[in-house]
Amino acid sequence: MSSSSPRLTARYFIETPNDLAKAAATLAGEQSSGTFVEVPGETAELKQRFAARVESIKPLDTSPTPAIPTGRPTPPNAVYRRAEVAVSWSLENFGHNLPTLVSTVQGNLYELAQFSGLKLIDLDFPAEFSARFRGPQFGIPGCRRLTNVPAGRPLIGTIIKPSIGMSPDTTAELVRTLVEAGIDFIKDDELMANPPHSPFDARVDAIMRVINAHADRTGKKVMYAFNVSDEIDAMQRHYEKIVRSGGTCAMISLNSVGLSASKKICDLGQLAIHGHRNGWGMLNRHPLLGIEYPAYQKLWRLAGVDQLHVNGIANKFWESDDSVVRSIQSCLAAEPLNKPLLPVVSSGQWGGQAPETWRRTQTTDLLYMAGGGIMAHPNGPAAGVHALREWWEAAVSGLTYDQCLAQRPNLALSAQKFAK
Ligand SMILES: O=C(O)[C@H](O)COP(=O)(O)O
Ligand SMILES: [Mg+2]
Repeated sequence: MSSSSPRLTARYFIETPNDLAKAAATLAGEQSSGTFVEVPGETAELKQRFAARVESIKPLDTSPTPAIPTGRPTPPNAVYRRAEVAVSWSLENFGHNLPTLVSTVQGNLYELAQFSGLKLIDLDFPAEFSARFRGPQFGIPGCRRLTNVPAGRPLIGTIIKPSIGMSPDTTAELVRTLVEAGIDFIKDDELMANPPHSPFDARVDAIMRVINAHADRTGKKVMYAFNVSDEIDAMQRHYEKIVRSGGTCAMISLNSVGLSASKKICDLGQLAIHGHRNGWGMLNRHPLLGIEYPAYQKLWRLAGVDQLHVNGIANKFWESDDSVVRSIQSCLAAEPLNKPLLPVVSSGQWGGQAPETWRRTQTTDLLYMAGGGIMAHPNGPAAGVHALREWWEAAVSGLTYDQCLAQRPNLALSAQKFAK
């Protein structure tokens, strides 16, 4: 590589009490060859090759108060300036090292006192960088193939609820009800991994007995995402247990497990990987701190995750519908790697959100999941599965929410129970 090496570009939303150009230059310096003071080794030649470059600064609005604490007193009449800035780095700085790339674009810069707000909006990877990563091994076509779900409808899924507390046998009985009702996908909750009351291996044995028997009878193998999240050796053991038992999917709590350990599991390549983003609020909820989903999903796509959570329309959390729609579009976008992720729509879903989800995204390339929205259906979980399927059928036929209820009498019960 040389000074003409391809460059990675990151876009940030920043806020600073200082001059915008000066603040951006501090960010670029601190995250490449510079520090708080000039050091003798930072020669012109070294800088030319390794210094991060401020590519653009687009001034936005101002604020009289800082978005986040700066650790410095607020001067009288302070003005906090906001801007979108683009900064680029040569691939020479980090090679194909994903964690170090993250430390470069998402490391100490969040701690600089010069900023009263900083959010990573998006990343633009040069093809030379992405090409070193395999990315999703199964992706949307692979997940459809494994579950036998043709294009034209979403994969319908659920989360075992109660999340914790049930024995493997009780869980397997619930799985029996769900697979017999025609569900496509089931997963452990992120709170359920390998606790004493439901040891991982015993749970896999009990559940896969049901799923394999159903597959032998009907030809349909329901995808169960067993939560392998743990230390690396244990995750590998759990993974192998799923493979030996005929399972097709492993789930990882991405933010808890971390990028390299998650990639290690993705690299094994035999199971579809369900990426759960619990902890997302900590990374994104503040408008001027953290990371936006378009950048976040690219990192996990490079790591090799196949399915990634996006929240859901009219969800139980804080996130707006606009943000959910944008996340779905990010997963479905071609780049990087020309391998879209399967967006996992989950959080307070019960089917009634299907018409709006369809209207706003015009896609059925979704894993649409309801935990409470299936388990708590007034006629039981099997009826919950049927209702979800029917809501989606009606939504894709172009019916609005009200038309769905008027034309599909079966849907009334779920609306009575769950609509707010
Ligand atoms: O892990 C998840 O996706 C959540 O537990 C969703 O559960 P809910 O459908 O009951 O909101
Ligand atoms: Mg959960």
